[in-house]
Amino acid sequence: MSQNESQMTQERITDGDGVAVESALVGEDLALSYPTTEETIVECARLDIPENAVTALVGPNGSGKSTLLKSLSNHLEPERGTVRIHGEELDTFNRKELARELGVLSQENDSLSSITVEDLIYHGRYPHRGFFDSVSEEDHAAVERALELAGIEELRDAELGQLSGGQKQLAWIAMVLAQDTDVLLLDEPTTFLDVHHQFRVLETIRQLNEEKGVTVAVILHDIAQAARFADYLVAMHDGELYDWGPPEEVVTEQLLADVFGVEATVQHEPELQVLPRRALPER
Ligand SMILES: Nc1ncnc2c1ncn2[C@@H]1O[C@H](COP(=O)(O)OP(=O)(O)OP(=O)(O)O)[C@@H](O)[C@H]1O
Repeated sequence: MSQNESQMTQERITDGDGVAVESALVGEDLALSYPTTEETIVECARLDIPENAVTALVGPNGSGKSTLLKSLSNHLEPERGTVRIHGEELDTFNRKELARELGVLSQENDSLSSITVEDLIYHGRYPHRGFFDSVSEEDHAAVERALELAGIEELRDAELGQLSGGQKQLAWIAMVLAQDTDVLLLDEPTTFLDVHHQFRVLETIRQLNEEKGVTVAVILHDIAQAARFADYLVAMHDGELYDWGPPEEVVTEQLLADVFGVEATVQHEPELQVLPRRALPER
């Protein structure tokens, strides 16, 4: 296994260039499994999601990316180990407190169908409201901004059940954006989206990061896209963290062969590019 030589201490890590980076989220000594199965699916000694940066989780199907993200968002209680956000263990937060810290886009968000897009996005404001509070000016402004960022103003009155897969995805993304948190955990936000909307969502994520310092951990399927887009990559393989660090260090021809099973060329000039050529035989 090729582990990055990064030094990891309490809530701070040192990346490959020796630059100290604060971590917004830290997973330590994690073993993750689902209640329905005995098997440990992910084991990870240490995972850092650096503050004010965009980290992409990459890896083949079934490598454990979503499972790891679920543990970071408290949707899956670790069999062993801890997750901390800004130094505090996740299980010291109640649901509403955590929702003020963390916005989460999961893959399992298909249960609502008769709710309108606008009502769904207003739902994203619940962590900021008391039980008896009515909608505030701030709620209204956050919802309008989220509709605009996701580019779905014209869909505000549509019912979720009548939307295409991509339109639904944008509505859920808008809900998470309206939540207005400092940390976003996004499980495949570009799934179902055409290339225009993929770019738009990624540009919005980058804009939130640059303008508001939002910390993002995002699962992306396209390694070439992730390599260009993210500040850091977490590469998962068979339930383990294969490597972590800036894309220029993590993305190698060896990683593409070992982790993704493809023969590919990696170019560093004029910008990092991954050019896959063929699938390698199964090992
Ligand atoms: N709810 C669940 N109950 C039991 N096993 C699960 C559950 N969800 C996922 N798994 C198993 O955990 C393993 C890792 O799945 P996970 O969804 O974390 O992978 P992934 O890297 O996100 O994959 P993909 O890219 O296909 O979404 C798989 O073997 C999968 O079958």
